[in-house]
Amino acid sequence: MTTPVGIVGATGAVGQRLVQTLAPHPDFEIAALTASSSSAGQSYREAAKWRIDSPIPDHVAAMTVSETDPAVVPDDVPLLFSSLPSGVGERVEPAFAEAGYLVSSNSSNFRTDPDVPLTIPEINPEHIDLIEVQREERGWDGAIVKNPNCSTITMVPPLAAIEEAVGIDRVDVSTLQAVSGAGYDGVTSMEIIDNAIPHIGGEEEKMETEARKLLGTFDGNSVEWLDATVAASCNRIPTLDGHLENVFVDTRADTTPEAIVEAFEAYPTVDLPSAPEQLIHVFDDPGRPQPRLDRNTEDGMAISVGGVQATAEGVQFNCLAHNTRRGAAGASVLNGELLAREGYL
Ligand SMILES: NC(=O)C1=CN([C@@H]2O[C@H](COP(=O)(O)OP(=O)(O)OC[C@H]3O[C@@H](n4cnc5c(N)ncnc54)[C@H](OP(=O)(O)O)[C@@H]3O)[C@@H](O)[C@H]2O)C=CC1
Ligand SMILES: N[C@@H](CC(=O)OP(=O)(O)O)C(=O)O
Repeated sequence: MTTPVGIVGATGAVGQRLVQTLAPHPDFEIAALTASSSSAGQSYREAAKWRIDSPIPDHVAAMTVSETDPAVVPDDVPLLFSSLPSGVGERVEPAFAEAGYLVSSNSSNFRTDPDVPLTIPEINPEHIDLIEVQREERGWDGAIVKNPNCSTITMVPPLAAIEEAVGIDRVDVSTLQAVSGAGYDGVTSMEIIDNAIPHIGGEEEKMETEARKLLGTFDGNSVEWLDATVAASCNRIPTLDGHLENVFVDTRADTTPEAIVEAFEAYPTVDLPSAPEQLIHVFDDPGRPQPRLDRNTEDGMAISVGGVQATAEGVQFNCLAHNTRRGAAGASVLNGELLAREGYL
């Protein structure tokens, strides 16, 4: 028995990854696709400028894209995966939650709101119960659950392992982010070929806040954010997929690179269909991970780590994840699986 699900913003870069991820899913079945008014009424094949290197699943290609409006999404589709521009999500997602739908969303709106669960199922699954607080405060039958920004999700699993082992005082991170992170119309070829852009609007603040919420403690009513400083510097480079990050962590207790590698490798995964078997893969080769070689590790759902070294105040390492799989579509599907496991569907 599968659960019918919808994809809201189905024609975009993340929406296409959602289609690719959900079409073969063992527990979910794609039953609704929405996009903007300019796509509504067309078949998905006509509306989506498909750019993924595997064909559109036949049954999805033939489906009709509808308006992004709770009035036209069938009531018997309880779970929606949202990949809308954040300004649109801010307006539309509450309307879906109010109408009774569970919305597992990629978009950045509401991520740091106190009553909105921001979850990575391997890291902070217990935060999902913020749904109860959200429902009480907003009077919704449905709910909104968020996955983090793609750069944040890349560094948080190794940070969670370090926090558990020796505690974190300060994090400094510098990113090298792929062009797919900006969406299909985000960066032109004239801007990015033979170039690097040392600014991604809003990204640094997202990494600095979302990481602390994800690593925070939930007491049943609210999340107390991790008491640590996070400073980020974000850069766009001409890779297609896969965000690479250089991370420096000042730890609370003394440690060694060997102890940190052990903590990375021992960090548990979670028993959900889209979860990787090993969450953090550690390379000995100091030249890895690399975007082209390593972004698809475990179907793009693992975090790859390398270059673990001692610093004066703790440890430094490099980490990499597939930004539209682990960092977006896969992350929200994993949150959908968590909602199902925790009885919210
Ligand atoms: N790309 C990435 O790596 C990541 C992206 N995200 C977030 O996910 C969201 C989607 O990103 P991405 O897929 O790259 O964006 P795209 O611009 O590629 O796609 C946007 C989608 O939203 C639809 N849409 C646009 N405007 C409206 C509207 N007014 N009403 C209804 N639907 C609308 C588009 O439909 P149409 O085709 O008809 O215009 C399209 O389906 C964003 O919030 C982004 O920040 C999160 C993590 C990573
Ligand atoms: N800004 C990210 C992708 C993204 O859309 O992030 P967010 O979901 O936080 O808006 C990037 O450019 O790579």
